[in-house]
This record gives sequence, structure tokens and C-alpha cells, in this order.
Amino acid sequence: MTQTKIAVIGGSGLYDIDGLTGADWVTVETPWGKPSDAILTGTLDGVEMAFLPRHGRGHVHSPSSVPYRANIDALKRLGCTDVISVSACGSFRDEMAPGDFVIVDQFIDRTFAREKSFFGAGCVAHVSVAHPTCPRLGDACEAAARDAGITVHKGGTYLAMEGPQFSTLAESKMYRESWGADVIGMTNMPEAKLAREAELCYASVAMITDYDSWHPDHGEVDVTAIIATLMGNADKGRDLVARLPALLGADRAPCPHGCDRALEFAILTQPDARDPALMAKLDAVAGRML
Ligand SMILES: CSC[C@H]1O[C@H](OP(=O)(O)O)[C@H](O)[C@@H]1O
Ligand SMILES: Nc1ncnc2[nH]cnc12
Repeated sequence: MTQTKIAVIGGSGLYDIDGLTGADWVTVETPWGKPSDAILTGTLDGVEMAFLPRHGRGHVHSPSSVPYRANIDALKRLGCTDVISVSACGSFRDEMAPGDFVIVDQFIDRTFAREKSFFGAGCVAHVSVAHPTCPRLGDACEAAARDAGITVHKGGTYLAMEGPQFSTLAESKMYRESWGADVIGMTNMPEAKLAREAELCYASVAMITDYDSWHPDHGEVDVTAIIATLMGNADKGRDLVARLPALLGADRAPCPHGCDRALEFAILTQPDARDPALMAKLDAVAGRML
């Protein structure tokens, strides 16, 4: 058993959470640069929590400029075991309506202007992301959403686009009709891949704000409409997060899906061929293996 420490990465509209005992914003330095912001730490129902606003307070970072590696490293460095992403998303399905939540379990990664791995020349590693989210953590998020009276859909494919512009109508239709995506956003990749490399359980809660641009009855997505829906969604997101500690508990058994052991056979570079400078940067992410 290890001690549970739940990290929440808050997306657009979610810049803090309430009710933490001993709440403190802590600054964390990482070898990958500065995280998006300081991290709000404290306990909730006796469980340790860490909250990081993905875009920073005041919404400073665009989806492409979010320091994804620093964010995941900082959460690992703080001892987090589980990461829950709470994100604003567009919907490609009639039944996934604005205001609903989707527990995402798959991704299509269309991002191209971001650092996607902690590893590289001097220490090569290949982790599996066939199942990029943790079912145990996803189940807890679903239960928390249901307890909070939120309309929640279990399972869905999230199309991660580069942005910051929204999709063209042709892209929107292609993602929905040909590619089978259910929701769209700009931030969960490479975040989910990096969490896997850092051996953290990762779950993604998509808070639906709009129908992107494909829906014949809803016109094209625009940010004013998104913001109107975002505020109500953020309150529901806070309610969901507040219910997680009681559901996950303070003592955590090893992940039954192996998220916490993802690096076990992943590092290919022989010990004597590894680059000492990169190895030093991997102290938190891969410390267990080094
Ligand atoms: C405010 S609309 C576009 C913006 O919102 C989402 O951010 P996040 O995933 O952090 O909630 C989307 O991915 C875009 O970054
Ligand atoms: N339609 C959309 N496309 C990309 N990111 C989004 N975030 C919220 N709605 C979105």
C-alpha cells in the first residue's frame, strides 16, 4: 500500500478548488522548467490533494504553450499517485450535450507543436499507451459524477487538436464521421502520454461546452457560448473533485492495470550508454527505475 495523493489538473474555467484543509500554494521547480503555476496543496477528507491550473491563474498559457512536462514532473515530485484532468471539450455526439460530462478512455493525438516525452537521446524508453487512461481512476470519477447528480457518459474518444483556433467544418465532420471521435479538446495530449511515462494513473473528465461545428441545429462553436456553459460546468467539476477522496481512500493498493509500473521494461538504453545529464533530469519521473 502507498499513500494516495490525488492531483487535479484544472482546465479552462477551473482555476482552484475549495475545501482543502491546510491549503497552501507551493512553487515547484523542475528540470523541465516552470509548471503552469504554483500548485495548491492540502487535504480533503484525510486524503492529500494537489491542484494545478493548466493554463495558470488568469489563463496565461495557450494549449500549445502549456509546459506539460514540467506540470507532470512537478506532480510526480510532490508524490502524487493519481492525476485527474478536468477539461472543457466540444462534443461530436447528439447525446453528449453541453453540461454533460464524459469519462474519456481513448485519444487521437493530432497535436504537433509540443514536447511529447521525457525520454530521448541518451535514455530511450517506449511505454504502451494502448489504454492511455486508468480504469480504476475513471470508475471513481464516474461514481463521483453520478453522486453529484451530473449526467455522465462512461467512455469516449477525445480528439486532441493543436489549436488555438477551433476546427474547420470539414475537420469537425471528419473527426466525427470518419474517425469516430466523441469529444474534442486541445490539451489532454501529450499530458496523458507524459503521465504514463511518469507512472501516474491518469483519468480525463471532459466537461462538454459545445457541439463544435458539425451540428446542423447549433451553428459553429464560438468562445462566448463556451464561456457561458463553462461556469456551470466548473461548479459541477468542483463538486465531482470534492467527492473523489472518499471514493479513492487514503491508502492505495498497486494499480491493477499497471499504470504505476509502466516503465518496468520500457527503458532500452543500456546503463553504461545513458547520458548523465538526461538521467539527472529523470530523477522524479523515472527515479524508481534508476
Ligand atoms: C475555452 S475553449 C478552448 C480551450 O478550452 C479547453 O482547455 P482545457 O482542455 O484546458 O479545459 C480546450 O482544450 C482549449 O484549450
Ligand atoms: N469545440 C472545441 N474544440 C476544441 N477545444 C474545445 N474546448 C471546448 N470546446 C472545444
